[in-house]
Amino acid sequence: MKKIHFIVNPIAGKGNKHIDETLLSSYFSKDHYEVRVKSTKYKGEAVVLTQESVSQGATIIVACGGDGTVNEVASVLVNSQCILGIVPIGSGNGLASHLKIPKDIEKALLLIQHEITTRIDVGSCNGTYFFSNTGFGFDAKVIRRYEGFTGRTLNSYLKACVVTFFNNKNEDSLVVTINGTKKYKDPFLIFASNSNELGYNFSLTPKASLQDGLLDVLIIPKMQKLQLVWFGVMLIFKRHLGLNGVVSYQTNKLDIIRNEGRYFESQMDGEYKTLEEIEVSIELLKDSIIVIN
Ligand SMILES: Nc1ncnc2c1ncn2[C@@H]1O[C@H](COP(=O)(O)OP(=O)(O)OP(=O)(O)O)[C@@H](O)[C@H]1O
Repeated sequence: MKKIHFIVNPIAGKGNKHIDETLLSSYFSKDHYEVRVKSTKYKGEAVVLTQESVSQGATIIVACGGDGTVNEVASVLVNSQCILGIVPIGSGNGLASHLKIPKDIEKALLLIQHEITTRIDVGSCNGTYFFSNTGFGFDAKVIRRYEGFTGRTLNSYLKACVVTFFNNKNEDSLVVTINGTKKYKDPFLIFASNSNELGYNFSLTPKASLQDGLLDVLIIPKMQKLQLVWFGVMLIFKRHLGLNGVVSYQTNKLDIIRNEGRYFESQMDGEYKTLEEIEVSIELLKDSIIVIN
């Protein structure tokens, strides 16, 4: 008997998707599967519920939500034999989109039923795992604002981008050194990505792959607002990497040292975090989690 547990975030996306035992019974029969559904009641609870499921002997744990829920569930499964499934019912669903997991719940469940697995790389930022991307600067400020809005929709995200862009004052000047050599004062964005999807079909790092053992790094130094608007336009046409001043490369390790400034504002898989450490070490852990796709 296979134990398959579903960790459902009831507020992911528009909060209107229902995944319960009745729906699941038509995909996972009682003869072959022991199915359990656990719903999260607060931010971070998916970690606790996944740890519990692992100790209960689940061999497949399915994250039902967006990138935040996937991050919480997957973080527990790194370097284990337990398989990660995803039912993308979030707003952006960047990782699921890169893995070509359908947004349609029934199609995603059929995929899990077929259980074709692959190993993917995992990012680590000072020991905290990320699966899609992490960023410092503008994207973190956007997420901070977005998390303050009520709806988790594309409209709220775009509104957060625009408002942050026009209010992007550096109250606390930040100077960073990257890999011990290159120094940036108030960089607009430092972005390290495992996946090529930011969510909503946007991509800052279109060449990124979940299986190449590499992080795709994008650095946008401090620029004039007009140059940044031009960057935004070029991003829509996927031509942003060639712009003057924009630095992009692939690596398996990135070190950022804070020379000035009180903390780093960061986002990891779309969740806002402040990092008070002076040094941030971002690494890529090759093939460290098994996922159904
Ligand atoms: N019951 C709950 N109440 C409030 N927050 C919750 C609850 N359950 C989970 N969360 C938190 O909701 C946040 C958003 O979840 P998630 O990222 O899965 O959805 P999303 O934001 O709609 O999707 P995406 O990140 O793909 O845009 C996560 O930080 C998660 O920890």
